Amino acid sequence: MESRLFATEKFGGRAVYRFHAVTVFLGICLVLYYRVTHVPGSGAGRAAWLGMLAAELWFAFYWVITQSVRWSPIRRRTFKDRLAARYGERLPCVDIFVCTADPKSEPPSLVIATVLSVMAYNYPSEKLSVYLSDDGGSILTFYALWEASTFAKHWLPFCKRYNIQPRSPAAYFSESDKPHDLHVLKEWSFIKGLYEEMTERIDSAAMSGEIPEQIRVNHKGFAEWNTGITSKDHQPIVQILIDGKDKNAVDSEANVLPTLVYMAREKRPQYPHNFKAGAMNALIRVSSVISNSPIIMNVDCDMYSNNSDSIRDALCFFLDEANGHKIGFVQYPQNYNNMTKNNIYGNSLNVINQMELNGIDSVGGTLYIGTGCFHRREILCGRWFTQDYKEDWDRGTRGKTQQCIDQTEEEAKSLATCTYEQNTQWGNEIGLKYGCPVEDVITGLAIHCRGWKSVYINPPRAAFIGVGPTTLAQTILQHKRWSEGNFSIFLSKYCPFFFGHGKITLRHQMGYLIYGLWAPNSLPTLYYVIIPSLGLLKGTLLFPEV
Ligand SMILES: O=c1ccn([C@@H]2O[C@H](COP(=O)(O)OP(=O)(O)O[C@H]3O[C@H](CO)[C@@H](O)[C@H](O)[C@H]3O)[C@@H](O)[C@H]2O)c(=O)[nH]1
Ligand SMILES: [Mn+2]
Repeated sequence: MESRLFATEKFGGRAVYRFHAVTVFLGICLVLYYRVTHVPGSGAGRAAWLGMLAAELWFAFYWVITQSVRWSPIRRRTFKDRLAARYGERLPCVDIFVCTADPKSEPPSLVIATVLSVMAYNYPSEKLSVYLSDDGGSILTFYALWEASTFAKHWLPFCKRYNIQPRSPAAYFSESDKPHDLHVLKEWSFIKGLYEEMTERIDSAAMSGEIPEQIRVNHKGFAEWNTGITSKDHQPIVQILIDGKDKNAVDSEANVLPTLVYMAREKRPQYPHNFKAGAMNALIRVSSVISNSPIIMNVDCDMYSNNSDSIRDALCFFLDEANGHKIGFVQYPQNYNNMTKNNIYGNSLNVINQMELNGIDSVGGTLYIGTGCFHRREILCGRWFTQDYKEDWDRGTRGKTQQCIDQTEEEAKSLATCTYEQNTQWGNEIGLKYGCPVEDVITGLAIHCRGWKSVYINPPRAAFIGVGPTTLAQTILQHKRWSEGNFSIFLSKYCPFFFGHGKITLRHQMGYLIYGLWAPNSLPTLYYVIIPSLGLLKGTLLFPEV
């Protein structure tokens, strides 16, 4: 009985699209033909004309590149019922990494809403471990997480009993209507009350910037901040707030809770911290001595889980008997909830999310876009693909020699120091790559070049919802970072054409190039919008008269 865990479907209307593309191609040829055969005689008009020709050649080239992914987009569908039938609850352990960097721009109360949403996945709690990396090294964030560890005892059973969506309490209470059933309403109001009180305490602590002494005595972790540390200069901090292996760590209905860990890697002014990539690499190591799960998922702190089945969806790929062993990572799109339908800067990324990522999936694998992504731990640690590779799915379930929690924390801290990576391959061959503003894309490219495939999944109910840029200033900053980052990959030794040569297909290289050449694309665009208008003023015509 052959039954695959996922299916791959072609987009409908391919033939129509291809016909359209052919007509566009003919149009491009005609434009270029006209340009070449109508070059004006010497004079001012000639230079402008040749410039137009150069711009049009570039646009033609760029258009051809985009066809690599637009030609054959695909959609992936998963069969979670088959996964359930085949594996039941015998599923692999999963580690979830949440990254935050600054309690001012990323308020702790929102960070923990994300944390709670991923703790509440429809997945066996004893197999889940959630790690929060705090690059702000802030007692406020730690305090918020401690509050979350307590609130989770009520939130998780509530989510599971009523099977609610989404499971970020902030998002849920802001969009859900009061339940009608009186009994449910009572519980709903109780949880809502707890949540609001907690958020108030966290927000007022964030306002005052201090944690009252009567709270500090509740957990030994607060003592880490006794010595007046700053966000840029502090010792490594690892605090296991909930130890999933502890039989007493249970929710209000005596179910086990997911493991919950706070980490602030060591920061010293004289050592580069490598931003998010540095945080992710520290998380990979710290988690290896605590849960060491074979699958790692990571999200930005402003992206809550909106779909409680995302882990199971992702596992349908990894656990598929026929093709799962080739898949290195599973990428979900970045969706935002703060966009208007006609966002003038196109920040809802519709073309990327609904077309390009589907297209590049069909030619070797979607890019790693930094958040909402499931990886095999082994591939993040530099492993090459081999046909006979067998994943160790039991990894992380065999409890280590019953080490006490303090010992584990000490061991984990020693892996999160500034000096740990010196003279190692971390940031290069191992872990996420350093030195690039889009650490995610370059890391994904390296993974593809090591022989792995990746898949893109965009389920009807969005898996993750975050906060995207909306103003012009934010948009420019975001585009600058992405276009500059991808262009610097193009100019580096990781240029998809050279680095990927012989390792990934030509069409896959072209897919990467769409983003690599996004920045230089601006120059011919500027030329094309400015010069013809100036020409009009001077009476130089650059387009045929109608
Ligand atoms: O030193 C740092 C800097 C950032 N972050 C975290 O990294 C994430 C992304 O940073 P952000 O400033 O929000 O950058 P964006 O431009 O919004 O990020 C987008 O682009 C990045 C680069 O492509 C990807 O890594 C992100 O996942 C993607 O959301 C956030 O959770 C931050 O808290 C850290 O942990 N440490
Ligand atoms: Mn962001």
